Amino acid sequence: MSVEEDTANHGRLLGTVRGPQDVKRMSGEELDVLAAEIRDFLIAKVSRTGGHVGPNLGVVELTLAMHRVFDSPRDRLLFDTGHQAYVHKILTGRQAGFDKLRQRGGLSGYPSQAESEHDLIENSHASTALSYADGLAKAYALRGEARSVVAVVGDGALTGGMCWEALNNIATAGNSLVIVVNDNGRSYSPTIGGLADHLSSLRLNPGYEKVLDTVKDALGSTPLVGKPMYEVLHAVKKGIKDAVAPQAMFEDLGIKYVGPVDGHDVAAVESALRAAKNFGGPVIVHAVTRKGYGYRPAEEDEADCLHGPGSAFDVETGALLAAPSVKWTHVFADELLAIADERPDVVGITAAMAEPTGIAKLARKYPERVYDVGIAEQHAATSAAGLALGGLHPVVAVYATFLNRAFDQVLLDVAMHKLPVTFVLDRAGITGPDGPSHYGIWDMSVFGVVPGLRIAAPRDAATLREELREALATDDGPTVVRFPTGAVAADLPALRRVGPVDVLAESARTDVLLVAVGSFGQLGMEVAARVAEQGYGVTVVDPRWVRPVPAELVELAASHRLVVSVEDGVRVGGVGDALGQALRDADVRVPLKDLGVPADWHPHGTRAQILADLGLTAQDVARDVTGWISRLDATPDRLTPTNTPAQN
Ligand SMILES: Cc1ncc(C[n+]2csc(CCOP(=O)(O)OP(=O)(O)O)c2C)c(N)n1
Ligand SMILES: CC(=O)[C@@H](O)[C@H](O)COP(=O)(O)O
Ligand SMILES: [Mg+2]
Repeated sequence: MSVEEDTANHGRLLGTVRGPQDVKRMSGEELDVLAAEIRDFLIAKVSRTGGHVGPNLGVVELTLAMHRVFDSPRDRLLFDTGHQAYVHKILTGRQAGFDKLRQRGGLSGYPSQAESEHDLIENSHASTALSYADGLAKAYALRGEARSVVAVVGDGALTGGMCWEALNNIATAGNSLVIVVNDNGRSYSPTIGGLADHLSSLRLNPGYEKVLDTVKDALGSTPLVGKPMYEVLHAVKKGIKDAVAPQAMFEDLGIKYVGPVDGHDVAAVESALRAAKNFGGPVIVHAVTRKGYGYRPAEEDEADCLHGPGSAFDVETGALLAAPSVKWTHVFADELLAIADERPDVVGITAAMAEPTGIAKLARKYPERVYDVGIAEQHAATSAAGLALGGLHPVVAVYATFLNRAFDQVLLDVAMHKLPVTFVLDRAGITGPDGPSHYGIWDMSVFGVVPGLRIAAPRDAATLREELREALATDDGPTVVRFPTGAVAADLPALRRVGPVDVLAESARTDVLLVAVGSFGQLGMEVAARVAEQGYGVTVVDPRWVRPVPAELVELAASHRLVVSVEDGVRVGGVGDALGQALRDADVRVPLKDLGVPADWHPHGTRAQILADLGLTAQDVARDVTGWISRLDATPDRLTPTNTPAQN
């Protein structure tokens, strides 16, 4: 079936859309038909691949209106977080790519400059679009380029601090800039905080616009006496705003507010966008939408409106087709609740992701002991410091990649004060479908340098439970417990424990010490078996607590001919790097080879595919280890340095 035939199957009009110009000339009726066809297309395609179906069903009309009012790519359309850019991709010639959405070599789940000149922001971290927009608008103003800048930001993303830093600057700069607040009242779950309340007060005050229309109608029958009448009307409008509709907050900031407008009414959104486009300064267009709009399983999904099913799902019910497995997240959630039952000082913090991180389980039993701070990881870290200063032991549960933005808070607000805060990093390492800005590969390097902070990398459910308890028993500084996405690894018992280090396998020969970090424990066992077939003996160890590097690793290394480390994190500054430094410091002159993820922007795909591409499979590592140890046999007197040249 050709792309055209396939697309046309989802609707005659959609098959005619090759670019934004094709929707500019459509009538209102055609747009309504096209919107329905786009919804049909999204549900059909994303139900096969998985992806952010809920958010994108909520922005169909919004995106149509944006592409009709503005001229992308001359005008720049920015999407905060970018998970809601599928409709934008459909309208900019990429319908054919949806069969391989979020798959290796296929369409990214986020904007991608490599895919299209219409795309700009590739980072999937929330709350950045307004800062990009501020900078872009300043650049166009300075270069004298008459180009519109439009940023779509969700109500969830708007709870991120960067948005308010940007709004402060946008107001001052006064450049022409359109901020479309896509207000569906939810992040995953209902959006929290004062801002959310403010937005809902605006949503619930459409009366403001109706009162204004009434006044306009009334005055309209009176012959206008020029400017004074306009002044009267404007004063009435101002009075109404201050009295009836509290959006004065934005206007007091110096940013014009337009709305609330029905985000599913293309004509209404177009009208608001045209007004904003021609205003000549920064304007907020407050669009009220519904996440999952037009698709009952999403609209009725109380958890997260089918925010982002990770794989194929049943179109009728929205239920994932893949059999559920016991995930690392579930093990964490259960053990945290068990600990919380025993320890009233343990509290939880989530950054708008209670369900995906497992904190929701604690919240259901102890709602008063869980804080959802919104998409605000920096605040989460320092608020946790406050909780710890108040005598509690907070558990901050976030995806590994999102803690990157709170480095300073972890370093100085938590660690410098030696506070008992535990950061639980889910989705650590290579995740897969969400691509490079979601890869949790930086934490063991970035947070490994924090004085007094200890990082645990459990290898299975048993060690996750154990190391979480050890973390919560640590009261003289911060701790981190990090584990990957997906199904939890099968329990891998230790033969013995040397300090914090678990010995998983050993042999009469001590040719190789293989340091298998975290979930790579099973990989280590498979490598040992393969290398043993070549006649070499491998001791496989799991450090459990990986930063700072346990001294016992250095002692173990001294009795082997070669040390190899393998980790699901960047090599530079990682566990292997740190171990090399420890060996040098102890003058233990045993060659070290450290394997890990090159510090780079790795493409999206499945976790297994990306790890294989990086040579992080049992077969590849076994081949490498055999090569190294046999080369040592050939040149016994040549001591190679304790680390390979950094390859990044
Ligand atoms: C810094 C950061 N933290 C957490 C996330 C995970 N995340 C992805 S989308 C989302 C919810 C976004 O809500 P909103 O901005 O309202 O967009 P909507 O999905 O409602 O369209 C979250 C928390 C993220 N992408 N970035
Ligand atoms: C956009 C975003 O940050 C999240 O929605 C992410 O896509 C979820 O990833 P998981 O599927 O691993 O929960
Ligand atoms: Mg939202």
